[in-house]
Amino acid sequence: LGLTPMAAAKPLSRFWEWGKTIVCVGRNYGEHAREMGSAPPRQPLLFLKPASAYVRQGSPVLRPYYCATLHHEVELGVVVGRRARAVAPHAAMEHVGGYALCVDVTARDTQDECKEKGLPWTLAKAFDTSCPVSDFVPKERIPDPHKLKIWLKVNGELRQEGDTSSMIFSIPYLISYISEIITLEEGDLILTGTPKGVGALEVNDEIEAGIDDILSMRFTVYKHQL
Ligand SMILES: CC(=O)CC(=O)C(=O)O
Ligand SMILES: [Mg+2]
Repeated sequence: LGLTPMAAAKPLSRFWEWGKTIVCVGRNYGEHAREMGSAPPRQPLLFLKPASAYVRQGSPVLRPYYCATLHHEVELGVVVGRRARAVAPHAAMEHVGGYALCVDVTARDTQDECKEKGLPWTLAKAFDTSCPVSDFVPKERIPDPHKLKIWLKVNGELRQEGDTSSMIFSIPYLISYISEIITLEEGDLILTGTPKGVGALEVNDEIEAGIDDILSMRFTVYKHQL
């Protein structure tokens, strides 16, 4: 009868399958900005990762062939639940669907070279498997996302432990700021920056990361084979 079948509804709980934008905020913790030799930013520093950066527990994190120094950056992820275009900070939390734990895996030597040459950070930040991501946590389970401990261990050794209360720019501010520049769509993910303690990952290292006792996830590092 000429009826087109309805597109299958995509659950937000599987946002990493939607193929949407990952907006990352850099230097959002003063302690991390200082350890990188940078001043805390006056406005959020933004960069992007493509959806092909997503990797889920059970699949490896791959070190790119051009990278000798791969770093971990554990971060709270905010999953957009409703389209946001130039929203005011006071209304921004209405656009949050939930949260996830993420690692902003970074080719640090490549990033240093890009900074030196004034080049964009794409090769350092946007390669395949550069965004390990946990299960989705609905927003109802986290009444205050600015009161969370996020942590990361490598081979059982605690490397990063930070409190989201130390963010320079709050989640409502970030959503408001980003949405004036990039329209945020349902299923998009915002990485909110990493606390101090970033460090090197070697091939075969086991990464374990978590949010308080709410969730944890594990990944192994492998060399990328072309
Ligand atoms: C220097 C960085 O890589 C900034 C960044 O990603 C962060 O989380 O801070
Ligand atoms: Mg980061």
